[in-house]
Amino acid sequence: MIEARGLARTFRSRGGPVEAVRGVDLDVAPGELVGFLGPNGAGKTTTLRLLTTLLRPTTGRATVGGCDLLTDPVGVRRQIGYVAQGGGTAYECRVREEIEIQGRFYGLSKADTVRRGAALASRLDIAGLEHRLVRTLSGGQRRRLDIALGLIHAPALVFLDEPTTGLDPQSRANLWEHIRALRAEHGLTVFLTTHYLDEADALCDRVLVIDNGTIVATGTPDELKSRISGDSVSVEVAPGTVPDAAGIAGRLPGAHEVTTGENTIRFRVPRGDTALPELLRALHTHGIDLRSVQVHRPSLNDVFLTLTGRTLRDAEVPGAA
Ligand SMILES: Nc1ncnc2c1ncn2[C@@H]1O[C@H](COP(=O)(O)OP(=O)(O)OP(=O)(O)O)[C@@H](O)[C@H]1O
Repeated sequence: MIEARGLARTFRSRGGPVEAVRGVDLDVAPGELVGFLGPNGAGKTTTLRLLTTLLRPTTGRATVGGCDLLTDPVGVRRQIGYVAQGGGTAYECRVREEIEIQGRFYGLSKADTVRRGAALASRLDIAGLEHRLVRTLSGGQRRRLDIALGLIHAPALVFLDEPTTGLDPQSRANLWEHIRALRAEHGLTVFLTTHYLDEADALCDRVLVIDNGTIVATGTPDELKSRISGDSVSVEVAPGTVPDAAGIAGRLPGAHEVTTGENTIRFRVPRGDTALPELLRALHTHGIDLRSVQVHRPSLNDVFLTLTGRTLRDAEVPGAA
């Protein structure tokens, strides 16, 4: 659905050129829900604006929905929906008017706009709000209206730029449900940017991590987490049994970094959830009394830290110590 090679964009500014995007390669398959994760200023919005034909790349090429970005930008626009950061609705407009304007903008007939608008409003839980002024909607309702507007022409692919920024946790979780349902029901391909780790983790099939205009990692959230360091397992056993238990832990497939304390053994394995049953069986067979066990799967923040030497939070505050 998206194939980009060497996509780059440099801006001229008073302080000199800014290389916002530096040679991005990416592939998105039809029906995928892909998250573009990175700190503020990483190049997420610029990449999105390149892929939606709102900006011309300085170098590189891409096809979106089979249409070339440079030679067939109109073809690209026909295939896509774009929901910008903060949306594009006018506060003093009524919801119905916004839907009508958007439908007209995409060349839909009035009847098609009404039919499609009603179906999307119902799907996105904003039915019955058609007569309301946009400014009277809650933050979550407004974001859902933004998404309905982005989908009015039934695109195969939708770009969502930070769809849940500014929403409270409950509204964010609710929006994730809607995005998942839209993908499940319509086979929609979704490409979204986020700097929320939990969002990428909970929502996306695959995550592309971008930093300083370059993609530094791609994979499913689980793949990224296990590729970096594996899960850490901490086991508490009866005093005196630590050496035997440490030996057993060290023989588990892929076990490494085994360390011991007075009653504890810590180690890493590629997958804690699959290593655990084998560990429990072996400890039982050797008559070792297990007191507690904890598995910690690294977060996407650990992944970002390993890849860049900074946490996402540090990266978001330029000059932070
Ligand atoms: N029109 C412009 N002129 C000059 N520099 C720009 C312009 N647009 C973006 N930049 C710079 O390019 C870099 C990437 O910006 P971009 O908006 O793509 O980042 P982002 O990852 O989307 O950040 P955020 O999460 O804050 O939206 C930043 O350093 C930004 O200041």
